[in-house]
Amino acid sequence: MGDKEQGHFVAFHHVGKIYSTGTTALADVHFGIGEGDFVSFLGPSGCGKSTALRMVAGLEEASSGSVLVGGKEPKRVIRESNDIAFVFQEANLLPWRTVLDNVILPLELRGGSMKEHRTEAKRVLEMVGLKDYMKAYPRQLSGGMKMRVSIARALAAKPKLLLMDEPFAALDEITRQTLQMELLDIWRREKMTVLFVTHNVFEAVLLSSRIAVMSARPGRLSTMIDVELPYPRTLAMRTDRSFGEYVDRASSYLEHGSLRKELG
Ligand SMILES: Nc1ncnc2c1ncn2[C@@H]1O[C@H](COP(=O)(O)OP(=O)(O)OP(=O)(O)O)[C@@H](O)[C@H]1O
Repeated sequence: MGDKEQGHFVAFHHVGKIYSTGTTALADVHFGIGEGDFVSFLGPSGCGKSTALRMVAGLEEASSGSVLVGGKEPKRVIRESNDIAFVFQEANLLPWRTVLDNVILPLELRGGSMKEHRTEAKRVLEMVGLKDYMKAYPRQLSGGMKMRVSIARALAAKPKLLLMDEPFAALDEITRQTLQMELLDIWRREKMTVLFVTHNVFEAVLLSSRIAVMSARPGRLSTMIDVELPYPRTLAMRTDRSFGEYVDRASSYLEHGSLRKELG
């Protein structure tokens, strides 16, 4: 399909979204994302970041234009494959199931060999550092550990596209930093495409290969910033001059919808 041929794994084609309440959440959002990118949606509260992400997950329909994943409608991708996985701000674990059984659940619902599911669930739990907590119940875990389970559950299906809606927003700073680094490690190892919603400029620059900066009322794409800092990224990079320049650039678009003259 057209957008795939142009190298766009996820394509927003002049997307508009008006909710039934009359709220215009998105207006003419048009851009493409390559396979393997780590892209953040960065923008103020209410600019439509979650709406945009939910469209890629097939949870929301565009009012105009279209969103395609691999050239197909997201709903169809979800129906036909495990290629898209979603991690929300809340871990949403089932309290009566162990950590291992929470991770297995989506695989179980799709059928197939339980033995293979168990092996895969153990692999991803090990990857997120929860090898010793497989038999624990959610109530026995900290917020950061619950989020790790949620990420493991999403990874278990080996998705090509991982959608994350402010996954670290509710965590303390130290836990957030640890999980940010772990996520980058997993992204590089599993070679997925990640779409990540945040309103934190530092988080966006630290993690992303590209940042889609959005503006509010109605939600529009202000600019797309290519973050050409090398991977693997480290927390120490935050004091580098080039890191600061990307933060300034993204902040300028966030605050003014354009680049301040002195940054040009
Ligand atoms: N189901 C819905 N029905 C009606 N309006 C909605 C719905 N979901 C979101 N909106 C509205 O659409 C706009 C965009 O919301 P959205 O949640 O996508 O923004 P956001 O950038 O993710 O915000 P935040 O960072 O605060 O989560 C807001 O004005 C919101 O009130």
